[in-house]
Amino acid sequence: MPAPHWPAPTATAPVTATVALPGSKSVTNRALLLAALADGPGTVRRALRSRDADLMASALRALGATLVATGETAAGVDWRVTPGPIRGGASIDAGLAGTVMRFVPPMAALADGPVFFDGDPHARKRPMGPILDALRALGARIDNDALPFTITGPLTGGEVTLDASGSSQFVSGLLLTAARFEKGVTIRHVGPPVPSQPHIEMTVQMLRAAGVTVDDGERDVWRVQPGPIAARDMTVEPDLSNAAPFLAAALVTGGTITIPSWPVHTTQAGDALRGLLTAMGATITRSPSTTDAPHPANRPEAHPTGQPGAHAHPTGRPGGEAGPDTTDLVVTGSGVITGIDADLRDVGELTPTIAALAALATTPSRIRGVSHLRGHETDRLAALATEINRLGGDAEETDDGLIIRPRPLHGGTFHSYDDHRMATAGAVIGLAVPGVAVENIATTAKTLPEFVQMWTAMLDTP
Ligand SMILES: O=C(O)C1=C[C@@H](OP(=O)(O)O)[C@@H](O)[C@H](O)C1
Ligand SMILES: C=C(OP(=O)(O)O)C(=O)O
Repeated sequence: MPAPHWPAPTATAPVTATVALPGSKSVTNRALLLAALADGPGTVRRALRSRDADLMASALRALGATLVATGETAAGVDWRVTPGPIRGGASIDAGLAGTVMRFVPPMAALADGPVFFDGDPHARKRPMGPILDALRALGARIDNDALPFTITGPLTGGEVTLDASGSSQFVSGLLLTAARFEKGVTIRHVGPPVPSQPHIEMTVQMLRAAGVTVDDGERDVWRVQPGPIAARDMTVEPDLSNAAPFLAAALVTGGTITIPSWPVHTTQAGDALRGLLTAMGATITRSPSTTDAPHPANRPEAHPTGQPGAHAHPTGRPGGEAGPDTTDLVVTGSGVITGIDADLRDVGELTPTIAALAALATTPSRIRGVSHLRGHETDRLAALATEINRLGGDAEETDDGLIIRPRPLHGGTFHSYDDHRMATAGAVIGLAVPGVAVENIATTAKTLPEFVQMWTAMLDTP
């Protein structure tokens, strides 16, 4: 029986709270995969525990890696990862995780036998063609153009051309394993612009931190030299994209939200919230990190390099990985939200929160550059327009985004479409609109299983 809809709490006063966020999904799933491909045992600290991260851990185990949790706190889990020979015969569940369905197949193509992939019903609709064609061009055999499929190596690598306008994950997926291909890889993108450039930058920086030679000097071309991927000891940054609904609460209620341990330098898309929320009327300041328990990366023992095969990054701080330079991010709203005209191509995963704020704004908004969101957890452009309009709003889909005009909203059901960020967008609207019930709030477990507790605690903070 489906769980009852979640009555989204309405704020009765400005919220003032400190919200500590668990680790980044994007960093966690890259770090685990790189650790499983490395030249020795390594450690991933403060990794996210969520459905997507658990699916990645299970996939890597199925392919022969050993993952042992050596410690777990509210901030995340510390994984000791020991690579093994890459095993065929595995069956991988990608769930609805883009990072599993696009990042793991290139590794599976190095296995000693066929590997089967499937996922949630909607996962079968998410675009896979360009990365599967690329893997074919590099030597693998694959029996379908979307999930479910079986991939059979060997794969030698080499040069490949693909259209990555549908998802940056096609490029990141190939890059992450490429150093283990006999010939490395040269990827050339041809087509409309590749979205989510910061996520590709995150991939490149994490590879370089593991000693891999990556040349991204030519636009839309990436070259990875074959060679070892160094085992490391690294710490995952907090998930800045998951900060979005909490920071939005400051704008909606005219309150103040503080996020501890916000990295000063990062490749996470969520860092763009600083500019976007300022444009929508927030005041943002940074103050020395005082509110958080000391972050492991801030302690001297954070980067032990004593184990054989373990390497610390020379600066200890490649983008995406927690380092010593963090501050508290303090966001204060005035209670009045200004509409925005923004190209979100590089930070598409922030769209549901920005659209929720736009639906509560006093002036119109236009969101551009995000046609690729039709291939996300759901068609997010259609879903956002439908759900905002269901509550009485005025949202219109365009070819590449949304136009949202001010109109008073009323209560009703806000459907999540099994999309974690739709569910949290419903929660944001519910802060201002009494009677909003979010269908399937549990889908937030994709990247933030503690969402409801954290939201309630935020509202309960005196
Ligand atoms: O590489 C990653 O970790 C991600 C890349 C982006 O994908 P798209 O380029 O498909 O939008 C982003 O939206 C997704 O949430 C995570
Ligand atoms: C698009 C997203 O996820 P995925 O990694 O499944 O593509 C997202 O988290 O917004």
